[in-house]
Amino acid sequence: MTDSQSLIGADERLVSASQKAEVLIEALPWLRRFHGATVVVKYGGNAMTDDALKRAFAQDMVFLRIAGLRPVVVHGGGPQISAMLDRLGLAGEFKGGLRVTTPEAMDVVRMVLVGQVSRELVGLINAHGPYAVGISGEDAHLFTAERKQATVDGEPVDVGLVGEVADVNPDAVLDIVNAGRIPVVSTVAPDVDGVVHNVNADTAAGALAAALGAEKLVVLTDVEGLYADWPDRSSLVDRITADRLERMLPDLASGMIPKMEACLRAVNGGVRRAHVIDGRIAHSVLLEVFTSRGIGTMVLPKDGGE
Ligand SMILES: Nc1ncnc2c1ncn2[C@@H]1O[C@H](COP(=O)(O)OP(=O)(O)O)[C@@H](O)[C@H]1O
Ligand SMILES: CC(=O)N[C@@H](CCC(=O)OP(=O)(O)O)C(=O)O
Repeated sequence: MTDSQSLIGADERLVSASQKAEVLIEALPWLRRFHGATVVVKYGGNAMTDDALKRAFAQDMVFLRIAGLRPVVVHGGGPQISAMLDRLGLAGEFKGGLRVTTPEAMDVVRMVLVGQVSRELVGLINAHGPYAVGISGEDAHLFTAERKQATVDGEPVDVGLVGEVADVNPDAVLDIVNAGRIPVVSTVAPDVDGVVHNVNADTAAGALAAALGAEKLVVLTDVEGLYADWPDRSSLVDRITADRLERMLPDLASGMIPKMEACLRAVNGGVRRAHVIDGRIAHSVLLEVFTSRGIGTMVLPKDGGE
C-alpha cells in the first residue's frame, strides 16, 4: 500500500466515523423527548415474512426499552392464519376486509395468534434478555369484544365471530410495562358472554394506544405508508391531520381502512401521533422514532397537535 492509499483509507474511515456520530447525535433530542413515553407498535403479519426483519424488529423493541421508552407490541398474523387454514383444509374468505370467522376458524385464529405468532415474537425479543411477556385480549379483561359486521357495497354483512373492541382494561398491560417488560398482545377477545372473537389487529392496537394514553402508535405494514391515490407510488402522504383523513376514509381500499381507522381512533383518543411505516425496512421503528424526518405517514390530531 502506498502512503497516499493509506491516507485515503484514513480519510474514508474518518468520514464514516463522523457520519456514525451524526446519526447518534441526531437521536439525542428524540431520546430526551420520548424518555418514559409509551409507544404502541402494531406489527402486521405481512411485515413478518422475513426472519432477518423479525430479528431486527425484536432488537428495535429492546432498543426502545433500554433507551427508556415503554414499548407495547400488538401483533397481527393474517397471512399466517390463512396458511394454517389452508393446511387444515378450511377455506378462508374475507368480506369488507374482515375474515369470515366460523367457530372452527376461530379455533385456528386463536391457535395461530396466541400459540404461534406471539410465541415466536416473545422468543425473538427474549433472545436479548427477560423482557417480553405474551398476553391476549382474553387475559384480565384486556379487551371486551362486540360482534361486528362487515360493510360490502354499503350494506352490512355477517362475518361470524369478528369483534370490534367495545372496552379496554389496560391494567394487565400496565402491570407488565411497569415491571420493565414488553407486553406482546394477541388480538383475540371475549364478548360479555365469554365468547371469543377475532379482532383485527390494527383495530385493537388503535384502541389500546388510546386506552394507554400512548405518546405514539406505530403501525408496520408492507407499503411505505398511506398513498393518497393508491396505487400511484408518487402519492405517498407524509403527514395528514385527522379531519383530512376522515374525509379520505370512504375512498380508501380495504387493507388501509382498518389501519387508518386505528390511527384516527388513537389520535381522536388523545394519542399525540400515529404513524404507518414500511415494515420491509430493517429497523424502521428506530428510524421513525429517533430521526428528525421520520418515515412513512404521520397522522396528527385535528388541530395538528403541538
Ligand atoms: N391508499 C393506500 N395506501 C397504501 N396501501 C394501500 C392503500 N389502499 C390499499 N392498500 C393496501 O393495503 C395493504 C396493507 O394492508 P394489509 O395487507 O392488511 O397489511 P398488514 O398485514 O400489514 O396489516 C397494502 O399492501 C396495500 O396493498
Ligand atoms: C377480523 C380479522 O380480519 N382479523 C384478522 C386478525 C389478524 C390480523 O389483523 O393480522 P394482520 O395485522 O396481519 O392483518 C385476521 O383474521 O386475519
